[in-house]
Amino acid sequence: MAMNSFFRQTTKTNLYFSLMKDTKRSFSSFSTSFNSKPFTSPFQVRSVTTPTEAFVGFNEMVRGTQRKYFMLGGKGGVGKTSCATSLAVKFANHGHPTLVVSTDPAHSLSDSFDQDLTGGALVPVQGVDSPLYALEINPEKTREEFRATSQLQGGRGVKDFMDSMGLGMLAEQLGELKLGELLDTPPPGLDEAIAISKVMQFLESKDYSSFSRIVFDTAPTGHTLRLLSLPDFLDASIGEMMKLKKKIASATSALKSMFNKAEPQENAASDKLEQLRERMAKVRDLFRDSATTEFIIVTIPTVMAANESSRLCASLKKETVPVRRLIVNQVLPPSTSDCKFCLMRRKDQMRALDMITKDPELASLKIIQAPLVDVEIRGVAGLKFFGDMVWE
Ligand SMILES: Nc1ncnc2c1ncn2[C@@H]1O[C@H](COP(=O)(O)OP(=O)(O)OP(=O)(O)O)[C@@H](O)[C@H]1O
Repeated sequence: MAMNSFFRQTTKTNLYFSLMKDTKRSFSSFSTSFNSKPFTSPFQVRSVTTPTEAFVGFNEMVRGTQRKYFMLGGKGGVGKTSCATSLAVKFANHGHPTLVVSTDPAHSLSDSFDQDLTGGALVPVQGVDSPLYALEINPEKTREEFRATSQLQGGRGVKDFMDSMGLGMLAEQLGELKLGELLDTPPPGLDEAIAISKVMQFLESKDYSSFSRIVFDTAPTGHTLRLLSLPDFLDASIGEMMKLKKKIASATSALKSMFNKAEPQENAASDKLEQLRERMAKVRDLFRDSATTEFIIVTIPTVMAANESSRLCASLKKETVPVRRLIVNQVLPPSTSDCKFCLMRRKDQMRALDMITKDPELASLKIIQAPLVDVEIRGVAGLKFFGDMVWE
């Protein structure tokens, strides 16, 4: 069995196995009390019940073959990748052809799966029941390629590159701007633009049509918010460009018609610009479609992480991105030993958990606790084990 072989591979087999058994048992009883019964700690965690609670278990996430998107995000180092990769493994093991995408410039999919998934292309993950592919979008490398191409081939290379990223129309319309120079001091949101154009390719390319679950391991909070607001920003910019173009067109059309000149290229350009605008609108709508998409916030039980999660949640709600679940990761199970450090740490965590359940932004979310385990969560077997505890 995969789980047993995972344990056999660890050097601390018995210790780990018994700890995980204890962790699982105590965690699940803790989790049950957290979600349905009053909790008796001095830092009491209230039961959290929302109208949607019955519908937000893993059964609901896995149901149906319609494509669904799950974006996991939060503060740096809280366990976003471990949660994203364990969810992807669980989907694949439940029969969903799954794609896990990292838009974090500091990728850790390869480390998490313990397989080489680098290269910016779809790479199959070994050791799962259904097809699971990973894609690490590498904005740094892409930007380098962009710079090299623009230097080698002048403006044409830039245009070709932008075309390949689905942003060719911007290059064409902004032909007067020195894009090569812009890249030396990249404008805020360029990385996100690259990530979004890849997402647009998911939607349109045949290669991606069979994936029924797409899991995003996003960059820490600030990047994520820019990623979400960029389609609106580009939509507005393109709108402005279209307006400007129309003004210029109407000013020159009388003159052109006098000389009976056709303008097929300009019309084609306008069509393409409109196409890009439509694509952006599609991405924006997709991120906000509660039938297909969900943003899951990952946090840890500390005051600092809880505050950042609250701000992230408020921003997501403001952007009308569906958010229903909050994973509180690395929760220490109740200790039966007399380890003072463990007792103090757990007390501290319970305070933060209490704060989370009372937070006006976070209180309405389904709160899922994931235990702190005593080894790094790595490899498909480890992720499967972790996923079975988190995604219930
Ligand atoms: N519940 C847990 N118990 C034990 N270790 C954990 C747990 N969750 C995550 N870790 C470990 O913490 C480290 C960071 O986890 P992970 O890479 O998933 O976080 P992240 O939020 O994606 O980080 P970054 O923001 O740097 O991308 C990893 O070594 C991972 O194995």
